[in-house]
Amino acid sequence: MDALVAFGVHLGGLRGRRHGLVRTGEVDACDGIVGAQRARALTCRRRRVRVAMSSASEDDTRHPVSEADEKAFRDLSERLRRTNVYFVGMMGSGKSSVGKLFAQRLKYRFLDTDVTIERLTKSSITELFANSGEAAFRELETAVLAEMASYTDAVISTGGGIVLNTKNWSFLQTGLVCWLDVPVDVLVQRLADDTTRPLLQGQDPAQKLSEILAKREAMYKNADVHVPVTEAMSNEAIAQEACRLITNFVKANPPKSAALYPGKMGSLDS
Ligand SMILES: Nc1ncnc2c1ncn2[C@@H]1O[C@H](COP(=O)(O)OP(=O)(O)O)[C@@H](O)[C@H]1O
Ligand SMILES: O=C(O)C1=C[C@@H](OP(=O)(O)O)[C@@H](O)[C@H](O)C1
Repeated sequence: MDALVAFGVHLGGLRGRRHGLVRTGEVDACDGIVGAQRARALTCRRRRVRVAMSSASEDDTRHPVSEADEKAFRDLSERLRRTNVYFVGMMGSGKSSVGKLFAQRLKYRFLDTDVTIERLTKSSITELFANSGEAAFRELETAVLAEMASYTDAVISTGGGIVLNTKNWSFLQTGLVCWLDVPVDVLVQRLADDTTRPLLQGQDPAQKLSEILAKREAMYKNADVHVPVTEAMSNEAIAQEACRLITNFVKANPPKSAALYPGKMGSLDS
């Protein structure tokens, strides 16, 4: 069975309406039923996303941290006032590796859209692209991001293509968006033996990555914070630099306290 259908992405009234199954004359009679079914399906889908998100945030690796770093992250955490941090950038830019470390230092939970999608659908991104197509993957990516945006105190690593859909920005902009900007030649080195990024398979990776970046760069530039990454930088150094630049941004643009909106957290769990 199609992984996305199994997951229930197309459940409820959405597909029926799109394909005209609920016609105008029938709306009065059955809109309440369709609406209730759709609401139940969406609630069910949200629960499943949350379950996948909680397993995606497991990470037992502990990295040593200097006193100065600890202080810098504590300061940032206070300034962020529970606002989420989203990492965006090209495939291989280090969103997952750096994001995990950054979350640990900040004492935030770590969430990863790709990992959550894989857990939800019980299939790899490669299988999803092959069996359901990129459009279906993007639909699911948006649903997962929407759920993540309803959390606070989270560092969220996104898939490289998340910036493509304008709707995704309405979720990204609820937090602080940080672009890990890595030169294409470094991405090529990092992804030389990678088989998990379907958009790169069977292509000249350097050419493909350049084409993708040309299409997305303007979107990445919409990020609040731009972190230029060089080949020599370790993940620790990138996390430190991101912390410094995000702190500067937050000093100039203090966020409202997420704690003012307690309803944002855990509404489905309670
Ligand atoms: N600072 C770094 N230096 C060298 N290799 C890195 C660095 N950050 C990430 N990598 C490697 O690049 C690959 C992609 O990293 P990943 O964190 O999965 O990127 P993304 O989530 O942006 O796709 C992985 O093999 C990872 O080990
Ligand atoms: O750039 C993209 O369109 C994609 C990037 C991937 O995530 P990473 O950026 O983590 O590799 C993954 O979401 C999918 O293969 C599509």
